[in-house]
Amino acid sequence: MLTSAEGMYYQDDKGRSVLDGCAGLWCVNAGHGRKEISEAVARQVAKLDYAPPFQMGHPLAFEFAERLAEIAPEKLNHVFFTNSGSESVETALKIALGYHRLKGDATRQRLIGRERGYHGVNFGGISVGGIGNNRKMFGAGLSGIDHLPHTLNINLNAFTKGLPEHGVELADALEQIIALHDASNIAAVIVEPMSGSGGVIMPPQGYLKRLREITRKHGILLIFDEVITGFGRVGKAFASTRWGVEPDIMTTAKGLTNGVIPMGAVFVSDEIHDAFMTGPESMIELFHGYTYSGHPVACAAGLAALDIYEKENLFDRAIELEDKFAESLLSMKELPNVIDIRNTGLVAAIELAPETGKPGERGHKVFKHCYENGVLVRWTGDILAMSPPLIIEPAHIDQMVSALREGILLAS
Ligand SMILES: Cc1ncc(COP(=O)(O)O)c(CNc2cccc(C(=O)O)c2)c1O
Repeated sequence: MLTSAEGMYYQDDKGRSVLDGCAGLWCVNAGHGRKEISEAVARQVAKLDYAPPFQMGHPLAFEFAERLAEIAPEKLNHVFFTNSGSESVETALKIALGYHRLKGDATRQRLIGRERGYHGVNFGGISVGGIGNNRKMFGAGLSGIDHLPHTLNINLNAFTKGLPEHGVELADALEQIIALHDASNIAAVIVEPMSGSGGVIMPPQGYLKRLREITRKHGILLIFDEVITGFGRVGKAFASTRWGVEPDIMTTAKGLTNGVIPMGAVFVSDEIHDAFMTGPESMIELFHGYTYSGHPVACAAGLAALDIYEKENLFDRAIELEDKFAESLLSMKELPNVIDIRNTGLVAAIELAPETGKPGERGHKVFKHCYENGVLVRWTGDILAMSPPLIIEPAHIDQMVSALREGILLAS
């Protein structure tokens, strides 16, 4: 049990000090215990604890939206606030369907996700998502869904530093899906620029650009789910910015408030926004929204987080440290059972060969060793994922690597 946190470290109920190698759950990008955020939250909750976002509003929501639009990809100038990444994904999918209907293309109802994609746990998200365990228990999900192939290829791309060389042609699978259904029936494609929960799977060089070209050619909206990659994780404010491909809709959460207050934000282009805002003033434009959308206290946390990111240049830090991070991790490539190390910015994964007949066992052993030796990493099956706070220093990277190295040797 984690009982307190400060900077890069947790304290647990046994008095251990544990380095947070995964920024909480990919969300505490500015590190723990930031006074600027807790003080902003305390002030705000005492001043305006709640205001309804239905028919009413409060200035902070608009101030935050404008600040977010400033750092967003060029075309994405409008923000819809939610309370989580899952809600951001549902919101994005509904906006995409609503947009096409308003444009007179109501036949565009199909949604396309990707294998091994993770888009949260609501029905839309698990339908476009591609992780079997998140789907199998809950029935068929939404109809009219297709999936692109995932882009992990250990045989061709193992131990790549940064974005893999092979696999751009995997984006062409979208043309086949379009040939099958016809573009007039397809609303949107949703992908994580980098698949996080699915195993830290990088986009091959040129892949996102190819997706953008194909979707644009067929009038299909491109949604980037940047719940993990947003707010500096892969360098720059967003993966879209870092890798130079602009979606039509972008979903975010996690780092939006440094993980302090639950909040999500969906960014849309002028074109999409204006399609809904046809008036008259008294008319409800989008029959969708949450009680806590744009919550005043969440906005205060988000604004304070944004101030920290900007003041401390944290969106550039993942680029400054990515060579050190990658080289430190790739130094483990010769260890027994290490079959791949994937990395970009300040996010990485080490994939281990499973123990015969016991998938996940080896990964769990390494996870436990690391934790008991003061380093918390993300363990999913035989993959160990790392996404440390962006305030990490080289000495912390060395501490992570030495715990991982010991753990991998002991688990061999
Ligand atoms: C790309 C993406 N989209 C949506 C969500 C859903 O966000 P919420 O959880 O706030 O509803 C996520 C969340 N990502 C997430 C959540 C929980 C566990 C793990 C893991 O890596 O084990 C990853 C995510 O990574």
